[in-house]
Amino acid sequence: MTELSLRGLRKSFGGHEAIHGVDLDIPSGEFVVFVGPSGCGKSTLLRLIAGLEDISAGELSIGGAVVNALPPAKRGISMVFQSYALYPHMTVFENIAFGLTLKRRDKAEVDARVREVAATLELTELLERLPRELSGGQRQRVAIGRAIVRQPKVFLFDEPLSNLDAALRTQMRGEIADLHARLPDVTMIYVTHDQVEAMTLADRIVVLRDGRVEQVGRPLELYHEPANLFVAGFIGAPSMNVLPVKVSAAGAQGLLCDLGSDREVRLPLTIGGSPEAVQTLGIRPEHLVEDPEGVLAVTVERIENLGESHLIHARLPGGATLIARGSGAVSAAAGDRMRFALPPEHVHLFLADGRTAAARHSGTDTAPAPLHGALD
Ligand SMILES: Nc1ncnc2c1ncn2[C@@H]1O[C@H](COP(=O)(O)OP(=O)(O)OP(=O)(O)O)[C@@H](O)[C@H]1O
Repeated sequence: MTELSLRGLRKSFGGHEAIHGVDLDIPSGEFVVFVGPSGCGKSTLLRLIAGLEDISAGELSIGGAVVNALPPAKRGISMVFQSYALYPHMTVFENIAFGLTLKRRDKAEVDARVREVAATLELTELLERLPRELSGGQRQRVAIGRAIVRQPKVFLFDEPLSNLDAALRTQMRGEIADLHARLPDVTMIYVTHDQVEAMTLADRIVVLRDGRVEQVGRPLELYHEPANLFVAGFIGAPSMNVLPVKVSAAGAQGLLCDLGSDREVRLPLTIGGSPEAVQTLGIRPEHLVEDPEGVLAVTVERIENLGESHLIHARLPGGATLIARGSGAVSAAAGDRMRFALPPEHVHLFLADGRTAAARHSGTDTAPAPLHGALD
C-alpha cells in the first residue's frame, strides 16, 4: 500500500522556488533516503511532508488522504532532528513521555509505553538523567525514543547522526537499521549527506538536484545504472571518473573510442542512436585495471594509502585527472607512468545532455546491466 504520495509538490520562499514539482510514491514500510548536494532541497522536502512548511502547490497524501492543510501533529508523523531538540530541564523519561502526555493519556499507560520504548533503545538505566548528563549517542537515542513512542506511521529523520563522531555514527547507523527491521510497517524517510548511510540504510534512494528528482532507485541500481552524469558523479566515493570521448567508428565490431590518448580503444558495445551524441565516458575508480597495454596512459600524481586499499590519483596527457582504487599495497609513486585498461562491462557512456546512452554488448541480444537509458 502506498503510504506517502507526492504529486507535483512545489515550494517557493518569496520569489524563489526551492522545490520544482516533485512526484514520488513511497510504499508503507519503505526506508527512503533523500540525498543531493547542499541546498538541493532535501530538508525542505522533508519539512513539507512533516507540515513544518506550507506546500505552495501540488498534493501530499498520507495513508490515502490529502494532508496539505493538516497541521504536523495530525499527520501521524514523527521527526528526529540533527540537533536532537530535547528539553534540557526534563529527564529522559519526561522527554520521551512528552509526546504522549500532550495527548493526555492515562498515567500508567504513559509509564508503560515510555518503559517499553526505553527498553527497545537501551535507555532504561538512563530514564532519570537530564540530557546534559548523556553522551551524544544517548541523546540521539532519546530523540528517537520520543519519536517512536507516538507510534507514528511515518518517521522522518533530518541528518540525525551528523553531530556524532565516526565510531558512534557507525553504531547508531546499525541501531537505526535494527529499528527499521523491528518496525516493518513504519515508513521512514531519512535525509543525509553521508553516502554510507544512504547506501546501507535505504530501500530506495531519491537523488535531488536544485529542487528536482534526478533518479529514484535501489542503492546498487543507482550505483551500477545511473540515469545520468549527475547521479553517476554523486553516488559513490570517490566519484566516478569522467573523461571526454569521441566515438570515431561504430559497427558490428563495437565502438572505436578516442579518449585523447595515444591509442584508441574498441569497446564491444553498440548504441541505439547516433554515436556522435556520446560525449563522455565514465568508469569507477575500482574498475580501472592496471595494464601495460591499457588505453589510458597516465602520470601518477599522488597515492593515498587507506590500509585495506589505495587510491592512485593520476593525470592524463590532456590534463584530465582520474582516480584508480586498488587493493593492498601499492608499488607506484608520484611521477611514475602507468597504464590502465577499461573493462567494457564497467564502462558508462553519456550523451551531450548528460543522460546515460543506451548501449548493449555487440553480439548479444540482451542489454548489459551497466548501460541503459534512451538515446534519441
Ligand atoms: N526558510 C527559508 N527561506 C528562504 N529560503 C529557504 C528557506 N529554507 C530553505 N531555503 C532555500 O531552499 C533551498 C533548499 O534548502 P534546503 O535546506 O532544503 O536544502 P538541503 O538540501 O537540505 O541543504 P543542506 O544539505 O545544506 O542542509 C536553498 O536554496 C535554501 O536557501
